Amino acid sequence: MRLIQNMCTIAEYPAAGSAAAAECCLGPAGRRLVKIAVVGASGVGKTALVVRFLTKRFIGDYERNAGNLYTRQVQVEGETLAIQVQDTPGIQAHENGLSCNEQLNRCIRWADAVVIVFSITDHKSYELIGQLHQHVQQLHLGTRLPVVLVANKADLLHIKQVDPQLGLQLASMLGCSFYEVSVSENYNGVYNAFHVLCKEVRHKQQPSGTPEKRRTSLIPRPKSPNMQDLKRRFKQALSAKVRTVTSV
Ligand SMILES: Nc1nc2c(ncn2[C@@H]2O[C@H](COP(=O)(O)OP(=O)(O)OP(=O)(O)O)[C@@H](O)[C@H]2O)c(=O)[nH]1
Repeated sequence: MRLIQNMCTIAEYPAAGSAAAAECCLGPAGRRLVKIAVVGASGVGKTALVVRFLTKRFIGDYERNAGNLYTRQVQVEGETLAIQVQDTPGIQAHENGLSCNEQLNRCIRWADAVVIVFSITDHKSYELIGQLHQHVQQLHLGTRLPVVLVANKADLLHIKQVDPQLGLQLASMLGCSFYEVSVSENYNGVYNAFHVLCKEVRHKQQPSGTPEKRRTSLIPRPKSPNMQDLKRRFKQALSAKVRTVTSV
């Protein structure tokens, strides 16, 4: 694993699906680029999750983040992908909806996939998932954006406010994958959550004319006989019959 780039601002990046974004679908060394945004309430462990994924390390304290972008390479199904991970500032819920500023919206639009995080020790962070998921989908109208729901801080069971089972139910209702993780104690869950997203994006990005598809479309179809052919065959059959009759 290698950190290639660190701390760019999301304003520099075009929205996914735009012409400019299509041009930058390739990362360093011409690798396929997968852009992932990590969103959720404040204090749920977004920065910890991103840093754990990038460095395999858990560092106890982080500065409140203002939206850093990191890049690393991963192997997915035999292909090396360049992944950009965008950490985002914490979201708060108000009576009349979520507090998503333009910076956050730009980041969500930019992303090919989103990790939505809540903490099992913070019921409020769980409560805003439904609205947040809806908001994410609205910013990607017309496409099915790959999303993974992550329930963090699984090591803090003694102060849990949300049963992880609820997270699983919510994820299946929203149609996304679910991972219960402890960023502080377990790297595998974190890795798997990002890995499954990369796979989904990779399958989505696969151009329609993939080698497999092209191969199937090249299989020669049986020719249906045209009228000329039918006439010729009919004549042949007729003359054979005539020959048989005359020889009797
Ligand atoms: N016990 C435990 N603590 C965690 C875990 N993940 C994160 N934390 C702690 O939770 C606190 C908040 O983590 P951050 O990564 O800063 O959370 P954030 O969501 O980025 O917060 P904002 O930047 O305010 O949006 C820190 O003190 C972390 O050390 C975990 O899995 N277990």
